[in-house]
Amino acid sequence: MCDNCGRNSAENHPFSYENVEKLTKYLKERVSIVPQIGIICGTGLGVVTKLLTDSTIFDYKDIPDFPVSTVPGHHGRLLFGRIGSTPVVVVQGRFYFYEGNPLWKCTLPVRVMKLLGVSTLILSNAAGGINSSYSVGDIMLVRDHINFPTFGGNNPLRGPNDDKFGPRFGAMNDAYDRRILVEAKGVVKSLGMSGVQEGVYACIGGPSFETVAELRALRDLGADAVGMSTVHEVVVARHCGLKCFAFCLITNKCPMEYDSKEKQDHEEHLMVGKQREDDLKNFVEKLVLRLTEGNLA
Ligand SMILES: O=P(O)(O)O[C@@H]1C[C@H](O)[C@@H](CO)O1
Ligand code: HPA
Repeated sequence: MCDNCGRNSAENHPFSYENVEKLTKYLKERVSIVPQIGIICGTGLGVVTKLLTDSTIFDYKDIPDFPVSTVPGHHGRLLFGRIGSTPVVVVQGRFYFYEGNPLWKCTLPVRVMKLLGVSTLILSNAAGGINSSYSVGDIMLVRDHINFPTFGGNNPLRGPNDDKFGPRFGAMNDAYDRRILVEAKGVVKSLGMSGVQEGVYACIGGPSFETVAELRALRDLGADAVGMSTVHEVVVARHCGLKCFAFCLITNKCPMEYDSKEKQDHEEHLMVGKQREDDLKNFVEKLVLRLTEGNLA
């Protein structure tokens, strides 16, 4: 039984294929672009929207049955447009578990993107640097993740499975597309970008940041960066067959010592995003171009 709504089957469930299809139909009737690549903007990383030409913008509040964003710095918009000649859809405004949303709701935009025609998802987030060699402003290409909410049973696929989206049990050892990661490294090189890392992202539930003991535990378990999003979106995206690529902007160094001067602060995270805006914009633009040219999207 689904503990979100008490239903025993996927039928009529708020995340049923038919309900997501209905929501998608509303969008399809209002926009002619069929997006190939979906982009989810992390905190302070909305700069990608500036790349769009030929755009149509929907406020979440105007889309029937769509949740609304409550986190400062998140606009709550779905944007359709083109980057170069590639049709894309951009999610500007995430839904978080810590806002009180069930995980199926946090990940609803992923299923909407799937039914809109998207085949590849680019995800971004603001994250704290755990790896001692990372600096504020670094970009970490995600090789893999540790999904802590799922360790405790909080998986977005919990509840009745809708086979139309994907199978009950799914592999996650190939969560992040290797070929896209290689391509992304090529883009970094061609743009001469500095401060770029590759590592493991750990997701915690939030909204409180981590204690020193928690951070040390995360480090010892192999995490290079920590945040509060992305992994549930990747789980749902892989379930419905989307290829995934993710990157983090390291907005702060995590306080690994009790006398550490580092502090985690949402407003500061937004500011770091602003400082690295140009690089991030160029990186995403070039990556989208390469994925399209190389038939990788
Ligand atoms: O959407 P992301 O993962 O970028 O958001 C992070 C986690 C919290 O929502 C917020 C903390 O500043 O940024
Ligand atoms: N911890 C968790 N989430 C975050 C952090 C952090 O240090 N920085 C940005 N998002």
